[in-house]
Amino acid sequence: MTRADEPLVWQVPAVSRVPLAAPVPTDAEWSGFIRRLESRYDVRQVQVDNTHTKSTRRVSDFLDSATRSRIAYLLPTTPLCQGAADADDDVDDNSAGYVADRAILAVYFGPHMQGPSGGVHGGAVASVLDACIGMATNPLSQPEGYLTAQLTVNYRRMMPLGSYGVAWARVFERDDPSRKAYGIARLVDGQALLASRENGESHRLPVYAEASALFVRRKRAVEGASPASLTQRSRL
Ligand SMILES: CCCCCCCCCCCCCCCC(=O)SCCNC(=O)CCNC(=O)[C@H](O)C(C)(C)COP(=O)(O)OP(=O)(O)OC[C@H]1O[C@@H](n2cnc3c(N)ncnc32)[C@H](O)[C@@H]1OP(=O)(O)O
Repeated sequence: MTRADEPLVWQVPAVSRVPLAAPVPTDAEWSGFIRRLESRYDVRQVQVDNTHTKSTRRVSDFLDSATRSRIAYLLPTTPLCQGAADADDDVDDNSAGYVADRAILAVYFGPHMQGPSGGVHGGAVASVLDACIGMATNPLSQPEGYLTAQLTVNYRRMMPLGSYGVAWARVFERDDPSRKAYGIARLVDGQALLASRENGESHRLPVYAEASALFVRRKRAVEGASPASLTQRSRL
């Protein structure tokens, strides 16, 4: 066997194997966290109905499985309704008339998202920030809607495994003729966020990561792609 044929064995130091000391929150703990977010902020969790795709897979199957379903998309309670764009010339109606220019994504970073020892993988953080801006630009996940064209992530602090994260995103500019939307997102510690809100403290929360993104709306929808539909629209 030549040296080039030898298998490359990477000895991972035992210390980098984080025990499952950060168990995934129970259903009750997780929904309690989401309900607290909903009651402190003017947002409601979005439920996804994929029945028309005849699939049991969820829209964000990748993040859903990575987080063991401890992920929730929340949108402002302001009605997401047809014609809402008429009231605000600065907001594009995204072709189908549903608008949202901000979104919140709550996620539990459990042991399955480990990157560096004890910390969350940077790719997982980037995915969360991207999905959050995506939700703000394309809340119905429409195939003719906006897609990520560029994403820049600034990692400011290592997100510890076992954290509740809250990302919020805002689309700050839409340029309809060129089909572009620019958005930003920030990731903070969810428990610290709720505590500071509930204690009425106004100090700035540490930001773990922030992203800026360019989303572009395709000229044509990809054939065969089906949009997800939001259920409980009346709640939004
Ligand atoms: C548990 C409960 C679940 C609930 C759940 C609910 C929903 C949950 C939502 C999740 C939300 C996830 C959201 C993830 C978002 C993705 O991950 S999207 C996937 C990753 N991105 C992609 O796959 C995009 C791939 N790229 C493409 O499809 C195309 O290249 C693009 C980006 C759409 C552009 O398409 P195009 O129509 O050919 O655009 P084109 O006419 O060439 O350009 C238009 C303009 O944009 C500019 N542009 C285009 N591309 C670029 C670029 N890359 N860089 C710079 N400028 C560009 C052009 O220069 C042009 O500018 P102007 O000349 O008009 O000034």
